[in-house]
Amino acid sequence: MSRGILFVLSGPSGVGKGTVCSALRGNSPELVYSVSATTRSPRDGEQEGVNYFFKSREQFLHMIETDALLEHAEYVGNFYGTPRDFVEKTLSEGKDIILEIEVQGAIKVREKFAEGVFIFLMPPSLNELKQRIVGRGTETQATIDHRLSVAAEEMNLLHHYDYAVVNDEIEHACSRISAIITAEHCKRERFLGELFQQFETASVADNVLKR
Ligand SMILES: Nc1nc2c(ncn2[C@@H]2O[C@H](COP(=O)(O)OP(=O)(O)O)[C@@H](O)[C@H]2O)c(=O)[nH]1
Ligand SMILES: Nc1ncnc2c1ncn2[C@@H]1O[C@H](COP(=O)(O)OP(=O)(O)O)[C@@H](O)[C@H]1O
Repeated sequence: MSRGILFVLSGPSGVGKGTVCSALRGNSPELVYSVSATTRSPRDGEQEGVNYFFKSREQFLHMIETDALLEHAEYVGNFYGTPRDFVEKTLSEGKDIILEIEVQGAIKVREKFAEGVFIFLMPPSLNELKQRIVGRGTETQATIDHRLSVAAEEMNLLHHYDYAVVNDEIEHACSRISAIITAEHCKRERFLGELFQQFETASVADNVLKR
């Protein structure tokens, strides 16, 4: 069985990663979602094991020490990290998985999974990004300012990614991401190698499949 594909959706806070991921669940039910661990306090309505695994600082540090995290990052005063075993297990079962994580963590994942597909979600404008963070109403003024200054730095890291998707309308962003998922599958179709061999164009196939 061939391994699943690792997708990483990243981008500045407030750009709509969570919203787009929720919408994608409807469009792409076969995609598995990684649930992160965090030391951040739960927001109203957030559930343990659904939105995050909520951890104390000590518990989180223990996860780092025991190598239980694929990557972790400190973001605006809290730790966030991706549980390693779940990602490995999902991929080895041939299923695709998507991580919704901030930019530093995504760059660390890229070092370990060069074959992963990295998607940067962009706001239509800086002003719209600000409106979305403020409009969500989950942050204090100081945290909003901090997140906006981090966002400006994060935008400079776009070159680490395979794709940039503008989140103007949620449905448009979702269909662009679905198109990326489909395209990445077409590149890796298992039967292609065999088919090319039948046509005795194996060297051409190698070039296509390596891209
Ligand atoms: N590196 C890393 N970042 C994460 C992880 N989980 C969530 N994040 C990111 O941490 C940032 C803050 O998340 P959160 O406090 O839930 O706020 P929100 O995503 O802006 O609503 C966001 O950019 C998330 O994508 C993770 O496992 N690793
Ligand atoms: N395309 C969009 N158009 C308008 N508002 C959006 C769009 N995408 C997300 N939002 C809103 O922006 C805010 C931040 O979205 P969220 O998914 O929490 O961002 P992130 O997970 O990147 O921090 C939310 O209030 C959400 O409803």
